[in-house]
Amino acid sequence: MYAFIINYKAGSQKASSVYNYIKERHHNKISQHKTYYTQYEGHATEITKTIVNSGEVQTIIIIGGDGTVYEVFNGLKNNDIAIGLIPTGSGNDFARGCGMELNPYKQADLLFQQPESMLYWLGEYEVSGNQYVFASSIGFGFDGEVAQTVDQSSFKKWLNIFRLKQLIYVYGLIKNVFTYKPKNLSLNVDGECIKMDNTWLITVSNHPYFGGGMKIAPNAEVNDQHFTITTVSNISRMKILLLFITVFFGKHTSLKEVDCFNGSTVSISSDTPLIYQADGFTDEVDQCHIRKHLQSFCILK
Ligand SMILES: Nc1ncnc2c1ncn2[C@@H]1O[C@H](COP(=O)(O)OP(=O)(O)OP(=O)(O)O)[C@@H](O)[C@H]1O
Repeated sequence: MYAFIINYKAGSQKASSVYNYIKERHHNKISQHKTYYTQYEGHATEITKTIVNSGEVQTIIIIGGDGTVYEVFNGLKNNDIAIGLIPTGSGNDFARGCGMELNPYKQADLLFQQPESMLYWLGEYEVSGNQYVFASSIGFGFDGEVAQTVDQSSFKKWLNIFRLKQLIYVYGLIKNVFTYKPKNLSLNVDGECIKMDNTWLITVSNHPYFGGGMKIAPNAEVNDQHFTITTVSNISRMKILLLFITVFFGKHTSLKEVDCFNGSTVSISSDTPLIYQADGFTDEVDQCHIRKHLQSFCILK
């Protein structure tokens, strides 16, 4: 049986319309299904746990953005329920990273007419003794501060309404670029300690995209072995703006201040609280341990 988890507040606000479209066009494929609407932050995690406990559902179809995907995976833990996504968020980086169709109506047709499956490996991270997973990326420093600005911004809703959703990240970037204080951090990758002074960002990626289509880790590939880690340090404020223009094409990696490498276990520690984002969810840490999630998930696209 299918279960739909629908976030009608996500970015493009098309979730309800897409769900109605599916009920009309593909009713024969979903004759038996359950529907859950998310009502508040964290609700998709609770819904997913209920679905898992019921033991009745083989496939969860998410209609929402990256935040909803993050919440669902954090409720799924080690389960073999397949996940389908119809991207209706502002950023939709998980859908991009999996090579999905970004038009939600076309994606709905593909999912119910000719679904393809792929295996996907999440990242696992631990903060203050609690374990979580992320689907796309976890980022520390500037990345986290921009995501926090985006999350808290009242502009987001308006830019979504006027279909200018990409601009919200540009707004977050410009707002933080003149105020961000570069951090002195300790990074440990697969047992090797790296002292990182004047650091702007450290991003650990499962696929190339973050921030709504920016190719932060252009060579990252979905795999069970390693993450792609991108660091930016000792860079001027003007050059960071240049970086965020070139990052859309993945050309920022040629800048000498940018480093890109692979690793499977990553620890980050900071003397001062550090803002991070995991699939857009933001919080503060002083220490974080990250490793590849061993179980693969079946993604339908
Ligand atoms: N009914 C609701 N009212 C308010 N917030 C909600 C509701 N349902 C879910 N949420 C919250 O909305 C947040 C944003 O959802 P989501 O990330 O799917 O959309 P988005 O931010 O537009 O997309 P993206 O992350 O791809 O940019 C989630 O963190 C979720 O907790």
